[in-house]
Amino acid sequence: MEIRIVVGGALIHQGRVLAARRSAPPEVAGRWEFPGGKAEPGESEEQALERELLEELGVRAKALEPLPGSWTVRAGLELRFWAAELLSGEPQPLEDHSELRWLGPGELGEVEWLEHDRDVLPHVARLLARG
Ligand SMILES: Nc1nc2c([nH]c(=O)n2[C@H]2C[C@H](O)[C@@H](COP(=O)(O)OP(=O)(O)OP(=O)(O)O)O2)c(=O)[nH]1
Repeated sequence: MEIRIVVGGALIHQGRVLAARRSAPPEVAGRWEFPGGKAEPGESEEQALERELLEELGVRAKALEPLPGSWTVRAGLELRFWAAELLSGEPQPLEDHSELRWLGPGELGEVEWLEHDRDVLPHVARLLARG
């Protein structure tokens, strides 16, 4: 089976990371995630993330480094996370999200993350601590 990659972006700006609350589908609506989406055939993970952040949030961002780990969302769909930095724009919930929140290092536990996203939080905390 062909494996598709989903990339979630830990978008960091001024010492905080962006969390996005999903509006659909029903199984995940209301839970928080790192915005992103599926890579199209031929796209790198970095390109996919930068495109998705523009589509979903209306911002230009740069993928910086992959975070450790990989999660199977369902058969044939593999989730990875990248750190990213905001280059320009103010994130808006244009597609897929009902709410956005910038979280500081002590606030990562304040939202109800999707299960896999919770696993990557220690790495995100490390990035925020590094500054
Ligand atoms: N984008 C994103 N998806 C996540 C995260 N954590 C997590 O379990 N997922 C799951 C939810 C979805 O089942 C799947 C990604 O689908 P998606 O809906 O974001 O991808 P997409 O925008 O390209 O979707 P589509 O319209 O092509 O279906 O991965 C996360 O942090 N970010």
